[in-house]
Amino acid sequence: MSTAEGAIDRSVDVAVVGAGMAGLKTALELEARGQDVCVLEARDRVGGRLKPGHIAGHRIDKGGQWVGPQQTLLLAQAADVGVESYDQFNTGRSVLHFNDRVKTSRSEIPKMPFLSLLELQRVVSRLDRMAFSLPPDAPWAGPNAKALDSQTFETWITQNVRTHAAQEFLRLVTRSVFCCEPQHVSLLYFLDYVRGGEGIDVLTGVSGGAQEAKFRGGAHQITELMAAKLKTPVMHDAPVRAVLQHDDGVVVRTDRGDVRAKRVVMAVPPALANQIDFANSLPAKRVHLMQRMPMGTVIKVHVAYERPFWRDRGLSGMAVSDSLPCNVLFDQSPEDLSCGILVGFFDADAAVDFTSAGDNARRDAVVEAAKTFFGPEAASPIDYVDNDWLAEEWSRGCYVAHMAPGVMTTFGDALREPCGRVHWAGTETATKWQGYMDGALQSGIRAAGEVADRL
Ligand SMILES: Cc1cc2nc3c(=O)[nH]c(=O)nc-3n(C[C@H](O)[C@H](O)[C@H](O)COP(=O)(O)OP(=O)(O)OC[C@H]3O[C@@H](n4cnc5c(N)ncnc54)[C@H](O)[C@@H]3O)c2cc1C
Repeated sequence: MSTAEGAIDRSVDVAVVGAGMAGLKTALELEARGQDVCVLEARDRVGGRLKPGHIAGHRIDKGGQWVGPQQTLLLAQAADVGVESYDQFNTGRSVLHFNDRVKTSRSEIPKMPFLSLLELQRVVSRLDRMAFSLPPDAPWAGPNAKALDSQTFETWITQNVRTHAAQEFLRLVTRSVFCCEPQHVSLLYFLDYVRGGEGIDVLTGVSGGAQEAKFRGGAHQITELMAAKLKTPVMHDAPVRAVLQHDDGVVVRTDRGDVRAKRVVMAVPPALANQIDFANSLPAKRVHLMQRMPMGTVIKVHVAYERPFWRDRGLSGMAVSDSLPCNVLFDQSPEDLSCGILVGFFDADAAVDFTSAGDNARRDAVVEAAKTFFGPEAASPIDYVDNDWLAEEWSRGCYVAHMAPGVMTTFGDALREPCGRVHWAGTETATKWQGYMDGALQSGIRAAGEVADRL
């Protein structure tokens, strides 16, 4: 029987909701401990925020793709299922489109006025120091937590950064790392994310940073191969609608039937968990936390050309803009260079503007950005593909949830706290590399251990 057909009527030790990297890791860890597990997935595929796609006959990742050398859980998981990583192409000059002018730079930090560059380096060191002083497991409990959580990152930028270029660069960092505007995110949440990602340079960097490498054949394969290792196949097309807790177990109600379990792990983003009926069994604090963790907004785009023509001009293909709606591009060309591919994003408010603009408007805006960065040769792509994560029913945005001021200090301690027989996983619950695949794996390992201790 296909795992996407037939009624579900099962009794297991643990039900896992969500077959993203976090849910699959939870299930594998529990199976390794001898538990009977059932993974319930709303989509007709595994992977969640990891998704396969094609452009010009080449496989691509429409969701998460990069891995940095610090992300040791992810590197180990990929090695375990036999998926190799290889370096992101990063040879040549990067492009900065700033104040309507295009400049190129040898370093990954874009060329900007000398005073701005000096200030940016000073401000980045200061933000890193503030981030690394936070308690990793409980940022809401640090000595300055309330003060840090009572302002947005935008407020901090305007009060602490003087030069226009440094201000704009920090806004760009927020958009490309959180997929939200700096006025949407609490300073404390921003700092905790920077701590989890080992500093701003690591988070935003290619060589030595979070974008250093990608996976041959795509990151989505890792989840497909993890799912294939499960003793019990994932139940697809089984959106969970309700979780009912009883004295001796839980009933997890899906569109295809019920699973009875001793415990359930919710490996879904908080905003998606908030759509599930818990029959009033969750503490009010948990419910209010889920109401206050919106997803970021992003549309990932790929555009293909006959050749990676930018390389001929000594350009790496990496480009950023302070004003174009598609504000970041990277070289995504296949290793055999049989064509040239650029990957990029509409993120934060630009993604909101373009979610209803239609495919053609998005394509035109991406080609316009590529022309601005790399010249007229970019006007004639051979293929274009995008993925609007705002419109995905079972993600409702990406890459990750964020918190506005006040949320972390008032509700943050409910993030990982089990609620009776209900446990929480998912990258948002990680204490390191939250928002990333590595964080999803960490959360799965933690949740499995937590459940195993209580069975
Ligand atoms: C465009 C984009 C680029 C990214 N880039 C990177 C990157 O380069 N590097 C990196 O490390 N990370 C990146 N990420 C983030 C990374 O993909 C995520 O952190 C990670 O995949 C999250 O895994 P997860 O298991 O926590 O959540 P998810 O992948 O969201 O898994 C949750 C699962 O639960 C399912 N679900 C939801 N509701 C229900 C329900 N009611 N019933 C049943 N199932 C349900 C969903 O369908 C989904 O499969 C990116 C993400 C996106 C979208």
